[in-house]
Amino acid sequence: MKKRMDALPKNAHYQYMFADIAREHFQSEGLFYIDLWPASGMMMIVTSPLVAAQVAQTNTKICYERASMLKRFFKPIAGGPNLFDMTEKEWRPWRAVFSKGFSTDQVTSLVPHVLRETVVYKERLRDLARKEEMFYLDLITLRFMMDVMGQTILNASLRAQEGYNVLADSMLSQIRWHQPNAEANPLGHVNVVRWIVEWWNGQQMDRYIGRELDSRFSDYKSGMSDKRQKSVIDLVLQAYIAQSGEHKPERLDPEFRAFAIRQVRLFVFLGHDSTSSTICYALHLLSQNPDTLKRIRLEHDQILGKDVSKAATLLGEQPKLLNELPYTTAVTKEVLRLFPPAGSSRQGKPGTSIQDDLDAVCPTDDVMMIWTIHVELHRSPKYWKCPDEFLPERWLVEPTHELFPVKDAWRAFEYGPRNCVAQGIVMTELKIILACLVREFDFTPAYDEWDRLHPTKGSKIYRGDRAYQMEEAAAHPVEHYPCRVFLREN
Ligand code: HEM
Repeated sequence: MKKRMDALPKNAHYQYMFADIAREHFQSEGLFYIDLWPASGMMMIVTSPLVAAQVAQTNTKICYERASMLKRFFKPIAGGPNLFDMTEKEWRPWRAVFSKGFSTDQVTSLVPHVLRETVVYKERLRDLARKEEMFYLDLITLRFMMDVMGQTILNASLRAQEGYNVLADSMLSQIRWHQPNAEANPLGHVNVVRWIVEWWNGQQMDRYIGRELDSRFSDYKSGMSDKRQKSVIDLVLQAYIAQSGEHKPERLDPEFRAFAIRQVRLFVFLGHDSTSSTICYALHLLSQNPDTLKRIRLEHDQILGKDVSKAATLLGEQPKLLNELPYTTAVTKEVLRLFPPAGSSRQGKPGTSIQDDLDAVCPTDDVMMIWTIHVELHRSPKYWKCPDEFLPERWLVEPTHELFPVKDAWRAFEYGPRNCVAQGIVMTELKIILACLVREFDFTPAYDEWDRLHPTKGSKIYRGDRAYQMEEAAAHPVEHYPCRVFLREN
């Protein structure tokens, strides 16, 4: 394993190691076992749509529960048990509660807010274009997404794009300090400085969210809060009040308060991290594919009019126009195919097996984590024509076309009961951001410049791209995507 890790470029995400093993040795089977003892235990690596569908959708003994070793990954982020790592019984009622925050109506109601934050983001990009500086796109985009998510989660703006915000900055710091492959390597926890930083950030986040919860709870008690609000913090409080029946609670039960804080912390993390990475990859892939860039710009001209400065206002007035951007949708799906920011994991169960692509029965009894590696599944030549090429057209062709995707091979948000609860809002946000950005700016990666400033030995390309993924909680473009931005003349 060490030899394989060493063969990867510096900082490359460790999932590539499993992807390479699958590609070289287990393409026909679509899964393999690997024993990571003594670091952790037996893993089952899945890279086939048929196997992934059993794991996440059809095998009801497996599909409801994530690997329990994920708790180690999420502890510093959420502070303890949360919607993501809950067992099936605990998870069911809370999934139903939080799903309301991501309904189609709720997503539509959030569009004006996403647009407002996008305007601030664009102003920041204009400023960087004027300064002609190299900058890290992922770092400013993470702050942008924090602000976008503020409304969805806390029903408030964090204003992280404008400066320091305790919650946003503590979470960002927590992620920077997050131990890579924390779920699989308990020994990495032996780092005293990390412990202290994680503890401090945790305290800061808990205090901030706790204050918000207390103040919203008093609003609910005094009847000042609108019970139709559907941000995560509103939903958790409404569920608490509803479950207490006739006797409305005078104060928040401390145990429930701690539970609610953990759910908000989880959503703050999930809400900003993967989407930021996807925005960076969208702008990167468009910068490398001029014909696609031309075509997406043409679609925006046709649907939103040629006056770029009016796009945000128009979308605010007519959010339904977002449904008339099929090419933009195809671009976002193709970005998520090539650079999925997350994977999917489940816990093996005694007496439960799944079948591989050669019909062999594969027991999951001793499997600590069944891990579907989207990055390999999405690029396997077994399922995709021209797997490493950025071809949004594949999402628009007829089923008889050679580019037409194989069923279930694209799983960026996963399928099944524990799929991504927020995929509707994510797709809407991505379309808004592309519609507001791509006609105004040109981006160019600045890895050459970065490499001159930070010389290191060894390979710097993975599967044809310098902007390969690194692990920083979700998968992000390595070095946070050093780049330059230019204002386009319209
Ligand atoms: C590009 C953006 C995103 C991608 C690609 C993505 C992908 C995923 C994936 C692959 C899973 C695991 C599904 C499984 O194991 O079956 C997941 C779960 C989840 N995601 Fe997302 N996600 C994104 C953004 C978000 C956002 C913005 C939020 C919240 C605001 C969110 C909230 C969640 C939650 C709560 C779960 C756990 C659902 C459950 O266990 O019931 N995600 N996501």
